[in-house]
Amino acid sequence: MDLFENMQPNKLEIVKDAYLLKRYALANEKPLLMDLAQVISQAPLRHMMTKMGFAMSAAMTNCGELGWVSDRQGYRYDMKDPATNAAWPLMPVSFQQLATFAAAEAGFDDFVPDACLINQYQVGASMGLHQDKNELDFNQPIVSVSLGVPAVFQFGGLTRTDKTLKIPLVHGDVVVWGGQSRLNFHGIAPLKMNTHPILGAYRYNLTFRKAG
Ligand SMILES: O=C(O)CCC(=O)C(=O)O
Ligand SMILES: [Fe+2]
Repeated sequence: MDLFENMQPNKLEIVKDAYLLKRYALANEKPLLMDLAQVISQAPLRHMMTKMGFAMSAAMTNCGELGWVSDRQGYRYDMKDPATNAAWPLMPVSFQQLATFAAAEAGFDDFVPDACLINQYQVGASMGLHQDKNELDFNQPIVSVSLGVPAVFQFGGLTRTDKTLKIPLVHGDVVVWGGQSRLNFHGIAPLKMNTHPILGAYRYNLTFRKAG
């Protein structure tokens, strides 16, 4: 047995080029949660509509230069919040640093996100299997931060029907994927009822991307 095998028990390889960094966001938890509340107060969470006319089950908002939006026209990145017609809130330094450091920890150097999508899940809310492919440069990874109540992350392959790994995520966990797994299908199973001591009955997810 290799003596050094488990030197980094908090960094788990999911598949090639995809890593789970257990509790990675907790090192800077306080500023992160304060900044999250600040962003949400400037750009309130809302249930966006899909092209098909259904409201998404996660409530969403954004910060950073570009925000992910969906409406009856479809989905896209936009520099303005359609709810206020103002620019999205600036990406807080605590957010940007977390994303850059987590990406580097997973082997993706110099990641500078220009978009942070904030998803808020309540009990029963989910996100169906999808690929993140609205971004211009697939050489840039995705950094996904879980906060609040636990959830099950589904991580599949390059086709929708590939089997998915079920990965339990708790408060502070960070998933980073890029390289050969950048376009893998992924989703979130319906949220089970639970309470987090700080964030209450919700799960929040921050998805950092270099969109433009
Ligand atoms: O909530 C999550 O963990 C995943 C979110 C996601 O995949 C997305 O917003 O594209
Ligand atoms: Fe996604």
